[in-house]
Amino acid sequence: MIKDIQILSTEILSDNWYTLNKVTYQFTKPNGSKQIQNREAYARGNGATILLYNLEQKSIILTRQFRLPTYLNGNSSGMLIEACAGLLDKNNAEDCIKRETEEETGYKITDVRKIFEVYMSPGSVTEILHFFIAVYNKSMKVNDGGGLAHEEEHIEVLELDFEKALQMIDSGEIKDAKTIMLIQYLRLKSIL
Ligand SMILES: Nc1nc2c(ncn2[C@@H]2O[C@H](COP(=O)(O)OP(=O)(O)O[C@H]3O[C@H](CO)[C@@H](O)[C@H](O)[C@@H]3O)[C@@H](O)[C@H]2O)c(=O)[nH]1
Ligand SMILES: [Mg+2]
Repeated sequence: MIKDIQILSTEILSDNWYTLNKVTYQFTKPNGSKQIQNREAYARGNGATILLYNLEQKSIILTRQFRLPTYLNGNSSGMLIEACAGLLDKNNAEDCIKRETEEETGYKITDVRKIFEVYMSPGSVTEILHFFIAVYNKSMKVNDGGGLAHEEEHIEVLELDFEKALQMIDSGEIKDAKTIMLIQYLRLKSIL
């Protein structure tokens, strides 16, 4: 195991929307000698994601939106089916995900359960993502969702049969890591 990590310098390569840093650091190798390395790390804050599920209907709520990076890498429509998710602001993750859920899906939820925190791309992105699940039902629907107009979000809300969603992982129609983890969590814990 390497130890004694010391950051020597941080160079900002881009800070247009989020920040891409080139970080130079020194550490001690297992044999006791020192080494200097540099790596790029994209800092875009932390995030939260949530899977809404309905026990009676055995259904879940997902979203579909255009994701440019996927369009640039093999997803010909660029449209991606995902669990609701958003970047954290200064509020805590729980408050953020409740607000994000209302904005993106139109459901106003009160009780959420945190299940884990995950580094989604540890070799290149600093972000840690907070994972939640919550029950939804029709009475919680307060608007159409779709995201914020002023942020130019165009988000479709999907209500899917849970078994169908599981099949969509096998068929490749669902290809987003956080979404697959959340769907599998519900099955693994026998929640749905
Ligand atoms: N102008 C501009 N807008 C941007 C840029 N990058 C992102 N945005 C906008 O910033 C908003 C961010 O929306 P959120 O709902 O808060 O975040 P998200 O993009 O859904 O991200 C969530 O999912 C990601 C993917 O799993 C997660 O990485 C992230 O933590 C979060 O949970 C969106 O309107 C998005 O278009 C950019 O480079 N330029
Ligand atoms: Mg979002």
